[in-house]
Amino acid sequence: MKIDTSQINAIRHKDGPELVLAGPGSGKTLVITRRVQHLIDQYHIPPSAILVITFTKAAATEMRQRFEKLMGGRRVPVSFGTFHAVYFMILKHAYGYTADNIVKEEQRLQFMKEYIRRLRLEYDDENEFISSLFSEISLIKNTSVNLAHYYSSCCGQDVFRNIFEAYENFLHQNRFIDFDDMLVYCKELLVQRPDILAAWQRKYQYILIDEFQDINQIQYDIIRMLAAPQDNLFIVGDDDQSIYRFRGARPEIMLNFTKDYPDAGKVILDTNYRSGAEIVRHAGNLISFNQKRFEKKIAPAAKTGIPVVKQEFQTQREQNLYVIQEILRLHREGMEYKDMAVLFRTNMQPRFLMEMMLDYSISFTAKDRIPNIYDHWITRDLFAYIDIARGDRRRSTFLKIMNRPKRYLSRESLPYEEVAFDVWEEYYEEQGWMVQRLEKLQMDLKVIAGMRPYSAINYIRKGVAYEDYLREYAEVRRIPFEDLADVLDELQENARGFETFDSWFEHIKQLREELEEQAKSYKVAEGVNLSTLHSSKGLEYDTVFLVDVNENVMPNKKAVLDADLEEERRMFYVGMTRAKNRLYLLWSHQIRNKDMDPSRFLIECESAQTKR
Ligand SMILES: Nc1ncnc2c1ncn2[C@@H]1O[C@H](COP(=O)(O)OP(=O)(O)OP(=O)(O)O)[C@@H](O)[C@H]1O
Repeated sequence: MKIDTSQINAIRHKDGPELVLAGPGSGKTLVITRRVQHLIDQYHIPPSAILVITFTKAAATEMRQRFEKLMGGRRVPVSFGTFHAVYFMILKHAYGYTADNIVKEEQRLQFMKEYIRRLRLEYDDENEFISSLFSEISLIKNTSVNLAHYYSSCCGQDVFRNIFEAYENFLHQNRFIDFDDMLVYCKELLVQRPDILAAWQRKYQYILIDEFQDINQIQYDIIRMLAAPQDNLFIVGDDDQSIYRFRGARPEIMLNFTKDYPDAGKVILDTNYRSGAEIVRHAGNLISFNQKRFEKKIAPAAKTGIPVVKQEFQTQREQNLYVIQEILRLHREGMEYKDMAVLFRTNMQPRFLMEMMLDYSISFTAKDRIPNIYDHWITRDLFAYIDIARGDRRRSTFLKIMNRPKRYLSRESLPYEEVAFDVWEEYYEEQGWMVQRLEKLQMDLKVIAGMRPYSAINYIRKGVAYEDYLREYAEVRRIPFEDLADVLDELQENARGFETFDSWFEHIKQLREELEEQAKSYKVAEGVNLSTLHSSKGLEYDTVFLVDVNENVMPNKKAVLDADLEEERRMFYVGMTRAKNRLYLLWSHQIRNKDMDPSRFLIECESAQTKR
């Protein structure tokens, strides 16, 4: 491998702040590991004075391994760690914390579950609610937002404040800290104790940081303190790959680095050694549409490359079938499944393709937790209707749906564990209109029993008016009705191919077993990678399929502000640049019966934006 001039310049940097702007596949890991080697071998810096920070544990391990290989297996005491690991170490020395002081995920979850149950709040999916609460709590701690002025998107302001304070109490009482506290406490400590700060400044005289574009304000504040007064701060990152804004990442920090450090040197690594020429060209065109970025032109190391495949389909099913055929073809030609990836914008999207891949016996690895649609509360409601239509008479099943839509039926009207319609009607014999409602329900159930799954769902939506219930539900909670309708659409689409309920339920059972098996099996790492754009960061594959490249999906419909749209574009850019040789950009005219437009990104990657 011939190290290029920019890489050499970065590797040879000695003192003072330095910004290395690195494009995708441009050898960031190579530069960091070689610079550490250079500091030790050429500039005679003691290895223990060098600190390398990465964003994930996996990245730290990989970095250390690559470095040790470079040093010929020689173990040298350079420190490699994540921000959290380093900051926790500082706290450990100051306060005598041990690993037991770090609150475990199960402990947090259990506390939160019990606490919100006590508050008797209304939510449908407890896990989802808790996960939104935790991400908002984390955002507040990381950005030092004033709780009094914070508006939660998952519950009312007072309720949120109450939960936040209760969670903090729970931590304090148990002498626990969570991941966000590590940062907050570390900053407080270093501000209040100049002696401790000075000791750490003496210890780590050279600091290198990878993936700097994803740093948040508090992480940066601490690093600045630690690096002072020499400011031997070597930061490597790609502002175009910053995709964690929702977690508090601030790419502006990287963009403003040379303002904070006017003496900082700057190197741009602008050769992409990973991807073919056509992929690099398309990705470069796309990202040129972002306004807030360092201007840089990334060139491919390869002179040629396979053309990017851009294809449209009538329906999402046709698109997925095409992906499956291509995967099978490439596999027949000798490519391993693990060298291919299908990338999605959200973790809901892979479900449909996953089911189809099971039918074609293609093994796959899902990188993210993919919620099972058959566990969704709306699905459970629909299945309750179907179960009753098929003879289920349990009171608990009736209770689920009897007022969805509203029928004003009371729980007292069902005193027995088993439900009989004639007994039920007797309860209401004085109220003729209620009897009529029960008769209508009974008739609906008969109709459903005689239908195929696809039509049955349609009938429950429209004929039974379950959709009216969802509309009202959405209105009360001020959430978009479309998000709920999406679940119905997806379910209905899944039911399409099945003649009978038995065959559909059998398929669902198999799917569940298969997914559990997949989760356990060691072989999963050998399957086609199904991943969100977020989780694909830092990885590379021979072949990448970007599917559902439609407006409202990529970019996501929730991206309204310019800043959101730029983040969506960066996500797409990260996805495209994971591909070494083959890149497919696919979209369909219809997704779950809804007419869809192609994504603007398809046009943008055709030619670069001419600068105004
Ligand atoms: N000078 C070079 N000549 C040939 N190959 C190189 C050179 N520099 C780096 N590479 C190779 O290019 C590939 C990409 O490098 P690396 O994984 O470090 O990229 P990266 O900058 O971390 O990418 P990303 O930000 O997209 O995740 C690696 O396989 C690496 O060995």
